Amino acid sequence: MLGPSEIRSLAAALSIRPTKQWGQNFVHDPNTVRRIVKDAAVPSSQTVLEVGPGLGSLTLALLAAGHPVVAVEIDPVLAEQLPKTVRTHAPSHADSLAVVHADAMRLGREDLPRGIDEPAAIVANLPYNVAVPVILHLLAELPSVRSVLVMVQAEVADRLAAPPGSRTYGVPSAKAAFFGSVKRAGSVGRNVFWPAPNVDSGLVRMTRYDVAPWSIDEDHKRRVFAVIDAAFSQRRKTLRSALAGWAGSAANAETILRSAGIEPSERGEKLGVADFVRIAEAQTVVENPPSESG
Ligand SMILES: C[S@@+](CC[C@H](N)C(=O)[O-])C[C@H]1O[C@@H](n2cnc3c(N)ncnc32)[C@H](O)[C@@H]1O
Repeated sequence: MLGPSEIRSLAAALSIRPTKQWGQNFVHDPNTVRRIVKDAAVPSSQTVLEVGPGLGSLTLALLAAGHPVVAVEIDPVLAEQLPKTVRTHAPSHADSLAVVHADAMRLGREDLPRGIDEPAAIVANLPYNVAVPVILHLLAELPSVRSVLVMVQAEVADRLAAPPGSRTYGVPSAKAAFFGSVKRAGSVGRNVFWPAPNVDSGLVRMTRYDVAPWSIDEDHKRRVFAVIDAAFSQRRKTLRSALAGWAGSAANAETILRSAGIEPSERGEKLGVADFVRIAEAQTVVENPPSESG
């Protein structure tokens, strides 16, 4: 485990000055990393994808729990150092680590290392500025990932896990629910990090649907996400107005909403993801009616 003194001396040896651009706040509290691994509850032989391993505190805990780890790190200095840190602190686990130097926002299945099972879970202390797009991107790209346990900014954790109709419900909540269930899994104070950020953190657990209730292929996802973006672009407006630009006109929006069984005077913040899926599907039918001869 890497405690405060190990984190600082490793950073000093590498001349690392944590950058905000890459959300570099390193956890220096061994209890916090142990808790993240425990809460993730991934069976020990299953591969974990860690986004942004940084100096390696969570990586070492994941390896100690018996997981093969694929670690994706954007910072070239940190990506190069990680195998050395693991060889020093946990030599018996060195063969269970594969480091990919890449931007997680662009990671695809083809970038995963050969010779290691595809990841069954994502466990990460995410870079805060890109946490939501990274999760949504990886859930779409990596079908092998069945669960996610991530630490994110507390406010983002609230938004991701918010149910329809609640104050914090919005685009991230509806898009995350497209892939599965999302729950808050606890809070973490800012003092477990070096440097300490200005905000507290929250843990979020996502569990992919066993059987997805709708297609999650790229084209369907893009159409559903376009409805979600439009519905929340003018949060205070009725869906009839908010979806007017997306549908071409308010009249078209009304036709599509009625055909999806949704009241046009309703607001987007009241709808669940299943409603947004129905609207996207109704648009396809309204705009491409089945031919009468067919
Ligand atoms: C909040 S730190 C977490 C570091 C480490 N996991 C820990 O808990 O101490 C976020 C890490 O993500 C890396 N990172 C930032 N943006 C990234 C991206 N787009 N793809 C992959 N890694 C990224 C940063 O360089 C940093 O190491």
